[in-house]
Amino acid sequence: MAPSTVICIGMAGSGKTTFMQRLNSHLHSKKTPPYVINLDPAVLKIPFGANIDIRDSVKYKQVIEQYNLGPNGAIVTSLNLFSTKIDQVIKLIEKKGDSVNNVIIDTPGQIECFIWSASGAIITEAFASTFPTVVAYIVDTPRNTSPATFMSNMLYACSILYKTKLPMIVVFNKTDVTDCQFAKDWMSDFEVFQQALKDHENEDEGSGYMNSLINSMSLMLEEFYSQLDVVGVSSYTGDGFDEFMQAVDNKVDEYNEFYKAERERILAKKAEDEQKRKASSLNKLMKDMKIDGDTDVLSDYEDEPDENQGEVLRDEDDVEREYTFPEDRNSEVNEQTDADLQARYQAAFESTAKTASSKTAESIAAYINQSQ
Ligand SMILES: Nc1nc2c(ncn2[C@@H]2O[C@H](COP(=O)(O)OP(=O)(O)OP(=O)(O)O)[C@@H](O)[C@H]2O)c(=O)[nH]1
Repeated sequence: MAPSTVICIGMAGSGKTTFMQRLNSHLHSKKTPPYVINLDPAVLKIPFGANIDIRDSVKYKQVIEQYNLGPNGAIVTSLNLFSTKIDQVIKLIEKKGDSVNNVIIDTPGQIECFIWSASGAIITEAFASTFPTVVAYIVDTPRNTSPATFMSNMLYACSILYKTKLPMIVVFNKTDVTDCQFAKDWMSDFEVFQQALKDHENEDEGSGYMNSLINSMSLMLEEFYSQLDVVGVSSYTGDGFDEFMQAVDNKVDEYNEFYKAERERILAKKAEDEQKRKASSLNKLMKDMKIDGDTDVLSDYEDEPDENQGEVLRDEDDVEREYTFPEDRNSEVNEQTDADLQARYQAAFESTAKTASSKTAESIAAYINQSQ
């Protein structure tokens, strides 16, 4: 059975790393140790043993110096460098077979560096197309007790769901400090949230316009909430982690039932678009090279198969080599004047160039056609 993958995403300071540490020890205590991956290149220390750590292959400080980058640019560049190795990472996990049930991944606190970067998408896609993958969106509960802050955070979560197209669990962390029941109520009952908005009106100093905007958005979010599993945990005390793993199981079922088919549809569509794009650029290429559209280059190619399959032919051992020595050549041409020689050379060059270019065009087109 393929291991489920949990990608932990959350704002800086929401407690992702501490959550990962607790989840790791929770799974160890259940005798199902996870495969742990750290994708935060800028973290100084991680309080858990990582099986794969981006910092082993990419040195964040060197990236800053070498490419003359700021902190966020260096995170994106480090992820870019790491993403070139993602196939190896996936193979390593696949090799583990049934000995691993869960893969857990920590990501940089600068969410946009991961979610809105090409490499973040490549890494996420690599996992999601190989294993059932779930996003755990970590929220700092005590810092989200105001309705406006809460709503901003949920809109962010919504955009992540939209971008990753993966099942999501919203994890209200730090419940040892603030119980997350208020958030669950806001998410399950629109009127309770409206009431909270009114109560906080003065506190948030919201304008009439802002409140009416928040009102409309909260209606939209109702639909978003219906897609989510919501869990409260304390990474300090370990509260709520059984419930979290239960939510992961639910989401894995959901992934297998709906998201997998949707992903496969998207991938098939991408492959089809790519095929069309290649065909149209091939047409363009052929037009540019002035090859007749009706020329069936591929069948020309097939008619004359390369029996040697691209292998470089070597002379048989007993074949005698024939050389044309400079003296012989000189004897053939020494009656020619320099000007005459130049003219013949020019003519020969032009005729070869002509045949070469149309032949080359055909073989390039045939090659592209074949590789499609
Ligand atoms: N009380 C309490 N504090 C927590 C909990 N989880 C994390 N913290 C604290 O929250 C702060 C941030 O935690 P981190 O785990 O470093 O957060 P992070 O999201 O990984 O931070 P970045 O790496 O900067 O993105 C630390 O001071 C933690 O000790 C929790 O469950 N309860």
